Amino acid sequence: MTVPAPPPVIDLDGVGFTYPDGHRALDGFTLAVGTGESVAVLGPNGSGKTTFALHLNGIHELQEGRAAISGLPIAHEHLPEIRRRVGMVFQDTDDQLFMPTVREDVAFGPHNLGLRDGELDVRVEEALEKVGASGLIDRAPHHLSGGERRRVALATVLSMQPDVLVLDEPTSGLDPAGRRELAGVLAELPITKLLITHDLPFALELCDRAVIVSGGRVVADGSCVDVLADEPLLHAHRLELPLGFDPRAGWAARHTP
Ligand SMILES: Nc1ncnc2c1ncn2[C@@H]1O[C@H](COP(=O)(O)OP(=O)(O)OP(=O)(O)O)[C@@H](O)[C@H]1O
Repeated sequence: MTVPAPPPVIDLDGVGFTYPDGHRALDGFTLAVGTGESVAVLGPNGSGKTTFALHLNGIHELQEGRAAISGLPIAHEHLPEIRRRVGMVFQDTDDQLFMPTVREDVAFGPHNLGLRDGELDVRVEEALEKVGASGLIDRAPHHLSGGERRRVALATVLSMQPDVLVLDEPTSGLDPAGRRELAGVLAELPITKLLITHDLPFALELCDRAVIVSGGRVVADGSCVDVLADEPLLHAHRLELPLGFDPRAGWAARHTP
């Protein structure tokens, strides 16, 4: 007897979405992401990437098509479980950090899930350790640097033990060292990742697969190297690699000064 394959972690099929002002932002958006994949979601401004991401934890209600997380339909009655499964790391860390201390911010989600005392402490400590921020546990989030805040925001999500991590422009505002540190932290996390970004070298560093979103749908899907090496494709979708950057060169070559 063969064991059936698990459902994709993310499974969207023919999703359409129109904002109340009549603006059509998604139109036949279809994407399936399997367990453990790291997928870069690329595309020009206004192509629908954030609108898509906001469907994944039910912030935008499904209007057309089908959407599920690990087989569970993204629907009103499942939202608490969907929000546990999908960890969203927003571009603006102010959306995520609002408690007086890092410890309380990271504990907020699991406390709402009912964890208490020693179990809660362990969950918080483990999440901070994963992002290399154990030393920040008693600090005030609003006193941290941009890179530190980004890592703590990631810990607030990891403390919920999600099935998938969705990162919207995680490198915005980070200096090269902060960007490098974040790449190191994310690369070590054995979890399905969706990375929405305009930072193509960062996408290449972290993702095996890349999709291009244009006009509210996925128009290209392939290995990250192949997508980024296709100059006409990038050009057609207003995507640019830094001058002299060769996606086909090995990691070591890209990192040699
Ligand atoms: N609240 C809203 N009301 C009306 N239209 C909106 C709203 N939010 C986004 N849009 C429109 O929907 C389209 C998709 O926007 P979205 O933010 O999803 O794009 P994006 O690919 O994430 O862009 P960017 O790369 O600039 O972040 C755009 O044309 C945008 O103007």
